[in-house]
Amino acid sequence: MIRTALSGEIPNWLQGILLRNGPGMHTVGETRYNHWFDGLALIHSFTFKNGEVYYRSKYLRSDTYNSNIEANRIVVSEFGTMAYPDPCKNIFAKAFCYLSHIIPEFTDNCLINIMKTGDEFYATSETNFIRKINPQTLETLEKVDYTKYVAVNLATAHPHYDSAGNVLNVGTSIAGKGKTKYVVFKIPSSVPEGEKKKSCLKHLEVMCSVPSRSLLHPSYYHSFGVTENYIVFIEQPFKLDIPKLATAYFRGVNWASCLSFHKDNKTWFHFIDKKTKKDISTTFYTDAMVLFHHVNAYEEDGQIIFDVICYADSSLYEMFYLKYLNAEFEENTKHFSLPACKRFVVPLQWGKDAEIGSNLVRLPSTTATALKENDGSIYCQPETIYEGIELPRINYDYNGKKYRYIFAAGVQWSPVPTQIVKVDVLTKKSLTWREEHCWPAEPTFVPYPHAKEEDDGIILSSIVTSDPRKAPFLLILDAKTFTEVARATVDVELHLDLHGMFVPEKDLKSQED
Ligand SMILES: CC1=C(/C=C/C(C)=C/C=C/C(C)=C/C=O)C(C)(C)CCC1
Ligand SMILES: [Fe+2]
Repeated sequence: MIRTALSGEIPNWLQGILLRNGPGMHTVGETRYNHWFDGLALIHSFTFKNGEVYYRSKYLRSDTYNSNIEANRIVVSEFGTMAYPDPCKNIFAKAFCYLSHIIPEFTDNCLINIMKTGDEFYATSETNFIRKINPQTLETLEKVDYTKYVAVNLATAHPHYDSAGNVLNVGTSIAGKGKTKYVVFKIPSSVPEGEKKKSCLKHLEVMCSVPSRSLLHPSYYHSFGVTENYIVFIEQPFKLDIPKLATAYFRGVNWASCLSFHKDNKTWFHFIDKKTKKDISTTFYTDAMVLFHHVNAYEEDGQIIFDVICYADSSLYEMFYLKYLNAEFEENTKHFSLPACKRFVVPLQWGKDAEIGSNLVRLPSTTATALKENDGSIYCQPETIYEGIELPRINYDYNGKKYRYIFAAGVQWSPVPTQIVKVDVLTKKSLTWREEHCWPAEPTFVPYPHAKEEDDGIILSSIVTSDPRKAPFLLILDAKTFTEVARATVDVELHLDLHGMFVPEKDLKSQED
């Protein structure tokens, strides 16, 4: 653990650990991954203790990491790189691999996010594996296979938490018992009293499921939304092709090539009632689009409002191939579609006499529409809230509730963020932080101890620098004004990461027992 050099003052109340996850190593021996999302997971932490900040990082010692290091080459397939383990070196063995893995064995290189279940912390990705970590030492602990507890082959790295700390997540169950479905499940935050080996995962419960519109082409999704009474799940026309996935080893192609965007299809919205556990029967849809991150969702006046970061196509995944991320990356990635934060407003009830073609949205503050169609379905068109933001975060106390502020990374014509942006979704006004040669990570909001207003708090973001003469640092901004509170400069190289969470000191206590 290294102590950082401070400028400004770290607020006294700020005690805890900022845990971050992301790809860290892209070459093993002579072999190199093709895609940025393939990199071996590197966990980082910034520990805030009595006005000081300490930095630590450790590679996740996943089975994938260990096998690669032992073989001194990449032997486990990742999103953009297909690799063959030793027994599968020749073509016959490849056929064997294919036949024995209809749904192939996926990686446990959990590089996307950190999840908290009860007192336990996990590194997560989108496969069926998660890896427990010690949040203080960053040591890698057990490998957990979701399929032991719930029949899902994939699950998001963006779970939600309710106010009691219960986890809500969605996973895809592929062709199980002849059906493909999206499964919503809950991991309770505590286990029954007296249980010896406490594991919240053991008490995982399936809440409900939504059948996929297609058995062999379920939608890909990276996150979902929640409101007070509903789960917002979007079935987008960016789909996984299961026959392709099952034959990928055999054909020598990567998982990414098994995903495709169907621009002539629709994007279907599902709203699952948490009480009845049923999807609303009305068909709600919009035009073809691609999204990864939900920002927030809430209910107002019988309508569901949800904000998402959308793309016109699936070129985001294309953009992160390492062949594009060289010195000419700005030129290379110019033509890829830009993210835009869009707001959809969906009415839940309307009178029988509502006219065909009429707009059912009754929210004066929006230009989003929901048109009633001949067949009773509702066609929704969004309002653009803000262009050029990704990695959105909010004050999580407002998750599922009416809210005003998005904190995000500002991206222009390149895959690397160059700004931190605060967007007021009501006025569309924004505040920006930027500095020369600085690439900020996803901004995390931490509320003040006695916060009254939504933006009463600070923003934490680790800043990677593109100029080797400028050291990387952790930046603390006042969330209301976006003025700098402090920075903690780190004397080692930092990596651009993906997601993470701030864990207040009080939530770490039991780790020490
Ligand atoms: C390994 C693997 C997958 C990995 C996906 C990853 C690693 C996605 C990362 C997405 C990110 C970081 C998006 C940011 O907006 C799939 C396709 C789920 C299924 C096949 C096996
Ligand atoms: Fe994400």
